[in-house]
Amino acid sequence: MVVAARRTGPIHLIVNPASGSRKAPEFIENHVEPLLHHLGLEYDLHKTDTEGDGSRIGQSLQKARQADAPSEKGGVWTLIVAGGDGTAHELIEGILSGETTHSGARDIGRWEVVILPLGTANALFHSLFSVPGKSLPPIPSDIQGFFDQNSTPPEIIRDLTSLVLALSSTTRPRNLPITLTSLVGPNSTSPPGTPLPTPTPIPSHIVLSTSLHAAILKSSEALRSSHPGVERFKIAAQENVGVFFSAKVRLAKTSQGRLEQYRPSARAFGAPFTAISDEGEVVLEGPFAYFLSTTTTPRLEATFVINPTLETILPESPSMDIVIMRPMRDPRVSKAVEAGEKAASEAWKPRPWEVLGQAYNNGAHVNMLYNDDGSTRVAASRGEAYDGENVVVETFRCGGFEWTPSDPLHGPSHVVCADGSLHDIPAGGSAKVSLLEDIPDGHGFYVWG
Ligand SMILES: Nc1ncnc2c1ncn2[C@@H]1O[C@H](COP(=O)(O)OP(=O)(O)OP(=O)(O)O)[C@@H](O)[C@H]1O
Repeated sequence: MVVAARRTGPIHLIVNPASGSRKAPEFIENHVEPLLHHLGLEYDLHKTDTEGDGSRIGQSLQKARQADAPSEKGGVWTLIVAGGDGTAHELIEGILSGETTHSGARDIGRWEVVILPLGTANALFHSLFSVPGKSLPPIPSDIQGFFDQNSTPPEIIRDLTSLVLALSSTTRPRNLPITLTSLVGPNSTSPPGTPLPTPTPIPSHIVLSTSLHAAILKSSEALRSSHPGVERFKIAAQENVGVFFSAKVRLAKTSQGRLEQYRPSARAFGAPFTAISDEGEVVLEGPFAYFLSTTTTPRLEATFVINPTLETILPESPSMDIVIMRPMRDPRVSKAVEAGEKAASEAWKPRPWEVLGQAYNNGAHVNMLYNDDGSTRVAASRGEAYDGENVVVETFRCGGFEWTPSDPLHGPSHVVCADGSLHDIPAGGSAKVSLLEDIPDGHGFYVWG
């Protein structure tokens, strides 16, 4: 018989009343607080009052933690997030803001996150619990007793899975690697000998993207007042689907020295085969059409599996998987480009739809190969003789990257999306992206799932 173990560290319940379909307060009141009371657990309740308020709460929690006695400071702080991915993003941002991000020791403590699917996309929740064939864990008898007593519907129990895991403590939470993005200006603007100011890194835990994904969000924001409904995303997608984003990318190894590329025919990672080696560095030359990295979330929605390799080949240590489309790899585009850039863009336009459509097919896009005539096929799982240069999507597993736009005048190539928040790289500068690793063992962020 499984019995729920009692958690020892502080529990903080953070509610965003504006997330998703605005059901978070009701869900907390009806299901989360009664369960915590039933188990005799104490907790602090925080409500976000305005847009961006999660960051304030994160900062205040970190301050409270720093003020605590050393024994408390080093323990586990549990965050129950009753909101969407954006609420968790703001909390993490707040916790990492200020001196903690830049202090040598990065004495941030250990944060264990419980995710409730109360937002709109709920990418982290679906990545943890919407995986086909993944069975849900056994429920401890005292929690099951609570569910029986309250006739809790199965769909509510499913939504509470992360919390049940945290309260059971029969498993361990997963590492939630944090991506840090620094936007740096061109070196040439600093007077010789002046150290460059350290830019404040932007943390993200769901997605860090450039190119089409970031450009669609940027354009849709501009359309918000004229098109308040979801159709603005469609318009923004049409505007950007033929755009080529010129940049040079340097990929970085993980702290374990890994930098690999996914091979569809092997269904495994191996040595990079489409990147060029430049003085020992692995470099990708643009133009790019799509560029998106994630560390923990293969799914950006329940069935949109943009980074399936995070599900099929579990990372052994903190790393990021990057999914890339470069239009010049498309035989139709490389042929059309002879007739000019516009012809190349027109030839490319149908491709992102085809590829991203396959992301809804359990992430089959990462196994797509080009035929010589520009048509595509999905690589057979075994025995496909050739997968060298003809992958439609390039998938890398690495420790980070540097994205340097090649044309300082092309605004869309300078847009970076960190968990939905948009940032612009200064003209002539670059985005340096790495993982938060400079922290004591066991510190950092973990998620129950
Ligand atoms: N009291 C509030 N009033 C208005 N906005 C709020 C309030 N509290 C938080 N917010 C804002 O709500 C926004 C949406 O939150 P969140 O991202 O968690 O939900 P979502 O967008 O519905 O879900 P997801 O990110 O999973 O798609 C955030 O930008 C946050 O700053």
